[in-house]
Amino acid sequence: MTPDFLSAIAQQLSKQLPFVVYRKPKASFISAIFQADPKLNTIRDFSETGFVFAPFDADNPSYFIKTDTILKDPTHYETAPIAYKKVENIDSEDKTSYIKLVQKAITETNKGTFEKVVLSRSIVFKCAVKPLEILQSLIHRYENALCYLWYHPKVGMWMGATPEKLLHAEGNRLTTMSLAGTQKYNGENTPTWGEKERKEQQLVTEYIAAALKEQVNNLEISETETVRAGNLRHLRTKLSGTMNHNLASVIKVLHPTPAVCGMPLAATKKFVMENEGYERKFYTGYLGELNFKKESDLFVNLRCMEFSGGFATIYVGGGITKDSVPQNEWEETVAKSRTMLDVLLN
Ligand SMILES: C=C(O[C@H]1C=CC=C(C(=O)O)[C@@H]1O)C(=O)O
Repeated sequence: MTPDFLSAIAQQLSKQLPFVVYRKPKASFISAIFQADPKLNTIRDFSETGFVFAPFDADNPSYFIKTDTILKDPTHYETAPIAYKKVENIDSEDKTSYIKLVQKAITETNKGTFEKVVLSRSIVFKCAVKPLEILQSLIHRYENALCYLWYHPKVGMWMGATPEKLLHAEGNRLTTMSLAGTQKYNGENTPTWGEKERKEQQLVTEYIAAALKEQVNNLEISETETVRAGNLRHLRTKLSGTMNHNLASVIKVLHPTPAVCGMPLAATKKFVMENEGYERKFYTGYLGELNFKKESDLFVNLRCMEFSGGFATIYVGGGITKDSVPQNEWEETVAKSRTMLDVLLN
């Protein structure tokens, strides 16, 4: 980021005014959106223009930052990433309680309460690094992700590098994706996927296809492919079509999908909220550009963290089915936490 761009953001932050800085996947520029006043704007019907920030729980308000000033800065991939010290937080208490939670979910899947549920946990670290420095490292490291830093004085500060798109809408053309199934990236060109991962991703695809049935014409479903997200790989299927309803109606059926909540929705949302033992807030919500010249580009808020009072809270989760092995599910969340941890200084 150029010095002028950085100092404009630093100034906005010092005035405690809302802003977002982000780089879309593979984009050659970084955008910054500044709101001129400290107002907390709530989405009413998705006809608003701004950068939306929505929570996991769709019953809670979604916010947007008004586009009073938009700045663009070329992405300098040559920017040196910050030197980092690996942070170890393999807390055995976290592990015991997460494994218990996964076992409880497997029991429910065996009883038929639900087919798949996405469970998660949060990890808290002391963090003295400046958020803008971390963002530069994220941008440098995760070319395929939406990398962002979001701030509102009345809500807080969040950062992430997410590989998952909620939707792209241009005019009435809609594209979305089913992203699920995880394995560590080890440099092999042809990964092999287990039955559990294939099934859990297929379930997300089927759910989205059924949800969009009433919303779009000419639904097209792509072949399923493996995509890389930093140190991980996922299975991805793209879905597209022509919207015959408005954006609000499409978002309503697409958030949350079983990539972040479960199937069926009501039972799994209840299970998540009653059993995870913490509030997800904006993790597994969504964020992005809403109605920028008839175009909306929204992403699911994964591989993210929240900054508060010198601490960073990282949020990670994974899909649980009857074929889940608790120890593997724990390890998957550890692997997912590396996306953020690898850029965090001690
Ligand atoms: C819930 C998360 O990931 C989702 C997206 C891709 C793969 C996932 C999985 O394999 O479980 C999750 O559905 C997370 O990163 O916290």
